[in-house]
This record gives sequence, C-alpha cells and structure tokens, in this order.
Amino acid sequence: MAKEKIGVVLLNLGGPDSLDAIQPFLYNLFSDHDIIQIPKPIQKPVAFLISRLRAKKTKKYYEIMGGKSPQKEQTLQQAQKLQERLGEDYKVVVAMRYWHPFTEEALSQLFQEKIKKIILLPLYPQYSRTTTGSSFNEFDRKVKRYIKPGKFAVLSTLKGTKEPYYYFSSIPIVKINCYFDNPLYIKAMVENIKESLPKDHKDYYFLFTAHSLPEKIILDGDPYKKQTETTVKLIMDHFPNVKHSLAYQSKVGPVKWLEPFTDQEIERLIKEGYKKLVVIPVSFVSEHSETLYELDYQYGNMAKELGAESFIRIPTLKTHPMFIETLKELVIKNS
Ligand SMILES: C=CC1=C(C)c2cc3[nH]c(cc4nc(cc5[nH]c(cc1n2)c(C)c5CCC(=O)O)C(CCC(=O)O)=C4C)c(C)c3C=C
Ligand SMILES: [Fe+2]
Ligand SMILES: [Fe+2]
Repeated sequence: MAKEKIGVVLLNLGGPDSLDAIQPFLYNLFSDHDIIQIPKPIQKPVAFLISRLRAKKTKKYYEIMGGKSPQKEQTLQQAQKLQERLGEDYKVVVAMRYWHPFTEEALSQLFQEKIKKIILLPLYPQYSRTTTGSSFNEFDRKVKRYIKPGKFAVLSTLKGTKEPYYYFSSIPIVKINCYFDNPLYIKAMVENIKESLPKDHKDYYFLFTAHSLPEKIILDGDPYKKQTETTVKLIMDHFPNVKHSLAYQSKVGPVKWLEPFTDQEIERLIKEGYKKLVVIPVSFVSEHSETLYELDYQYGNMAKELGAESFIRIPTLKTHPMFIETLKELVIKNS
C-alpha cells in the first residue's frame, strides 16, 4: 500500500526557457485578467498583439542573459532542497503561472502519489492579487479535474501499480498567502545581505527595490505595498543607522505605477552624494530578467556612468539555507 503524502506546490511566475518561448510566455501573461485588466472579450486578441510587440523589445534582455530566464532552474533547485529537508512524507512540485512547468504539469506530477493534503506555497513573500492571487486562481481552475467536490474521482494509476487510485474529494487544500514578516524569512534576508557586504558598511546606502504595481491595484486594497514596506522595516531593524529607502522597478504600460522608480532613485541618490549603493531586491527570491538585466546591466551601468563608487547588488535568496528553512517551517506549521 503506497504511503499517503502531503503535496507541496511551490508557486512562481515562470520565465521563457528559450528565445522562442518569449512571445507565448508574454501572451500567457497578458491573457491573465488577474495581472492586467483588459475587457474580457478582447483580452486574448489584445494579449496576442502586445505580446508580439513586447517580445521584440524583451528579446534583447534574454539574449544578454544567455537566451533564457534562469528562473525555472532556480525554482526547481529550491523545490529539490525543500524536498530533501521535508523528507518522504511530502511531495514537492513546482507550478509556474506563465511558462513550464504549468499548474497542470504540477498537478499531474503530484497525483502520481497518493496525496492526503495539498499546501500551496507561493515564492512571493508579499501577497499581491497579480501574483499569488493569480496563481491561486489558476490552481482552483485546474484542480477541479482532479478533485470533484462531493464525489469520488478516478485520478491516476498509483506509481508502480496497475490499480487506479480513487481520491475522495475532500483533500484539504491550504493556501499560504504571504510570509513578508516571518522571522525566519527576515533572518534569511539579513544573513544574505551581510554575506555580500563589505566589512564596514556604515557609509553605504541601502536601496531596496521591489516590483512595481499599477497604483490602482493598491488603491483597490492590494496589501503588497504595505507588506513590502514592513519587510524593509523589519530588515532595517538589524542595520541601525544605515540610510535606506525603497523604490519600485519594472513598470509596464501607460498607467500610473508605484513610485519612486528604482532608476530615478539611483540617480537622485548619486546626485545627492550617496556614491556607495547596496541594492537589495525585496520581492524576488530567484534571478531573472528584472534582476539580471534591469538591475545589474541597465541600472548598474547607469550608476557607474553617474559616478557611483560602488554598486553592490545583493543576490536573491535562491537556495539560501535559511530561506529553505523558512519554506520548511511554513510547510510544517500548515501540515
Ligand atoms: C502587466 C503587468 C504586470 C504586473 C502587474 C506585474 C507584477 C509583478 N511581476 C512580478 C514578478 C516578475 N515579473 C516578471 C516579468 C514580467 N512581468 C510583466 C508584467 C507585469 N508584472 C511582464 C510583461 C514581464 C516579462 C518581462 C518584460 O516584458 O518586461 C518576472 C521575470 C520573468 C523572468 O524573466 O523569469 C518576474 C519575476 C511581481 C513580483 C509582480 C508584482 C508584485
Ligand atoms: Fe511581472
Ligand atoms: Fe515585471
């Protein structure tokens, strides 16, 4: 009899894994009503047009990064480390929102096992309906194939047997919304920053950078901005007397987004005489176009041209042991 396991689904955005994947990845992104609200009847045709136009522009980002986003590999490494830490009572899979492995792929992999509970764990520490909310909605749509409310559903053939396994519909599903103020997560961020800092960091300015969002989403009640500000405050409690601020990057399209923008803030700081900058990405836990291209390449070069003496970009957490510990603790607490 196969052992029942708890399924852990790591949720992330996904990134193109080749240059040919850029346009379909962008099409999936712009087709998502949770991230961009184009009137529903025309959302897909408009998504097709924008994705064609934007793919031409973003191709150069991905060329500079070696032809693809490293996000998938790094997320799979996080999943593998978490699986090792959790052991055989758990099955960890990855569900990406806009490129492979999609939610369907994660679910079909998960239900190779006998699953007694599912925990959805976003790789977004701060909640936004455009990221975590969108991944939860996609999961809800796709899981219906596997779990039919109030009925028994034939799901899969158990690994190593020929017998179909019948899942009862009432598998509990736990959704972890956010962990922006989780003490282990804050500790991971603090340790990770200290590991990349020169010994005497007193005259360095810490510039936190988070993904921007259309302002309207915040005005409609999205907690992302408040949560991001709290994360920054909790980190800075560990660096008394270090000057710091928070800026937002990666605006797309014409509407008003959260400001100040990271590039404008870098310019302001350097002009005001802060020439030693430590740039800390706060809403990302793996590398991708917005850290490697936008931060390192675009803004790093800009800072040098403006006369920065030092531009240290703190790496994202990836498989930092304290971050994997954070994920493990979140899973165990919700098991
Ligand atoms: C269209 C609006 C967008 C919103 C709102 C948005 C929010 C948002 N995104 C991330 C994290 C990532 N986004 C990434 C790429 C990306 N995002 C958008 C658009 C919106 N994001 C686009 C069009 C793209 C593609 C790249 C580009 O054309 O500029 C990525 C990187 C993917 C990769 O390369 O691996 C991440 C990560 C967050 C955290 C967020 C809101 C809080
Ligand atoms: Fe994005
Ligand atoms: Fe973005």
